[in-house]
Amino acid sequence: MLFRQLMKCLKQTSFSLSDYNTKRNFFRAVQLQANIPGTFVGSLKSIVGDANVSTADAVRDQHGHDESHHEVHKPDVVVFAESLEHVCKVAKLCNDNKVPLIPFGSGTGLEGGVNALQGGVSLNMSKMNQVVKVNAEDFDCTVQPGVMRIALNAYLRDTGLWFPIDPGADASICGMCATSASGTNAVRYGTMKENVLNLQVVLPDGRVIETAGKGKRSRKTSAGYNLTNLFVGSEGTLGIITEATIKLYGIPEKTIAAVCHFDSVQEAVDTVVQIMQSGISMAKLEFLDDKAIEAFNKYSKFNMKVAHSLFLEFHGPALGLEDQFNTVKELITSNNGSGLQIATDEDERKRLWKARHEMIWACTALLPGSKPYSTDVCVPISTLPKVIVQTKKWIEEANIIGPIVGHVGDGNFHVFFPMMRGDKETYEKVQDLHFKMGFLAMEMNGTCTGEHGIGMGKRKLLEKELGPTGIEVMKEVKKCFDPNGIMNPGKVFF
Ligand SMILES: Cc1cc2c(cc1C)N(C[C@H](O)[C@H](O)[C@H](O)COP(=O)(O)OP(=O)(O)OC[C@H]1O[C@@H](n3cnc4c(N)ncnc43)[C@H](O)[C@@H]1O)c1[nH]c(=O)[nH]c(=O)c1N2
Ligand SMILES: O=C(O)C(=O)Cc1ccccc1
Ligand SMILES: [Mn+2]
Repeated sequence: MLFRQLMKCLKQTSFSLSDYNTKRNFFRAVQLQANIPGTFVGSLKSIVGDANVSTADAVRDQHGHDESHHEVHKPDVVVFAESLEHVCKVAKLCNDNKVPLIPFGSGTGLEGGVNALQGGVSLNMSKMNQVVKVNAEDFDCTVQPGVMRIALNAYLRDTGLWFPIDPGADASICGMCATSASGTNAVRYGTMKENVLNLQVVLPDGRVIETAGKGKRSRKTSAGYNLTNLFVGSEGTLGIITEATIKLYGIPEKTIAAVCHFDSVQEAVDTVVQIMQSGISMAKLEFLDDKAIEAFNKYSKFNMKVAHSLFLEFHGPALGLEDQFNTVKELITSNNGSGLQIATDEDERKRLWKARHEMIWACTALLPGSKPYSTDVCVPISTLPKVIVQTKKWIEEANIIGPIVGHVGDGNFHVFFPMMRGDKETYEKVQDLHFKMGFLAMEMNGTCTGEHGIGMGKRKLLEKELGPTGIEVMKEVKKCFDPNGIMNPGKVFF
């Protein structure tokens, strides 16, 4: 496999500077051990026990992909860690033997983050699943890497607190740290970047650090470099996150959810800009275009008007919440929005958001057997109407399936392209659109990824976004933490 890739690189006759870097780094990466010897597997077993090491095809296969369309790349072996000591020893063993090491949270990523591009060890963190401590009076808690978002909120329920960052999928909290996840509630509560206070991290050589200092969990710090936010979004390329201390919030006293519809994309997104510019603190502000609503109705058995729509939610003390809602209502009306419907009943609200979170499956169902290819641009809010309107035009011109959904309150949206593996013609069209969207977002001073990360799918776009010096500096940072390049090789950069 590696040989075939190498020959493909060599056969290309012309290439740009970034291609040159790709090839240069490819040569460096080849020096990592690909197919690991039996003695190495034996050493892994002596660290974590026989039952926690698997070379079975089905297990390797399950760890060689996430929920995206990206090609499956199996690791050579899967290791289940049960303790910090396991993680330290496995990391050191991989580092000493120059074997790739890929942390595995729950595999819900959308950019091929866990795919083992060069084989090696997939380190599954799901058995380290304890809530270490809840400091209810300080609104924070510390969790092990295998703690899942929904389980954490169930655990917290009696305290009246919750962790609101919600990517829709039931992901591991540390996987969410690693991708800097966000989702529907970010417009009110921020992303993982704003909600992590400290991380315990195992470095490839087996050393352990706490990014904010041992046991620290203050709301503010100006003590030295921000190592915490270096690891948030690092996608398993710098070290293994073994504990996260995160912020919690009081469960809101009152919640109002609503939907409304528009005849044009422009009017819907203009409304979003005006709501955000009016300073109203929205908890959720989501856009679904007509094609997304069609998929939504069909998959989740709703009967919503097929039109460009906004889904909204307000959180707060009962006092004042209705005033905010009324101001938003006026903005909707002044932009020709219609059919405003409120869901105050909890069951109805839950049904609405569950269906919104299942949009990825609703869109997949448009082309049975397909895998999702999703885009994820994020732009300054004032430029959002221009970017969404242009994107919709491109999708129509390309004549392909591409529903649009977005966390538009943050200027973030996705086009979902259902892809059949092996359908080259659609793949090329989709890639072209993906690049066009990424470039347009950058031109508007935005980014190619608001929340899904770079993984293996957006490496080229990252080069454009940061420029050669930016990439060079990021690679130097990586080298400082991971001099042998064992941590999730081939992700974020080529
Ligand atoms: C239906 C649906 C809907 C959405 C999404 C997915 C799906 C399936 N996502 C994407 C996804 O939920 C998000 O990327 C999660 O943060 C991934 O968490 P996992 O635990 O699954 O990490 P997963 O196992 O997929 O790993 C992701 C990356 O993190 C690394 N990693 C995992 N655990 C680590 C650890 N302990 N230490 C170091 N590195 C680690 C991996 O190596 C990999 O590079 C999303 N996201 C979003 O932000 N907003 C959204 O709206 C959605 N929506
Ligand atoms: O639902 C979301 O917000 C996601 O991030 C996943 C996704 C991506 C692309 C289209 C539909 C859903
Ligand atoms: Mn999203």
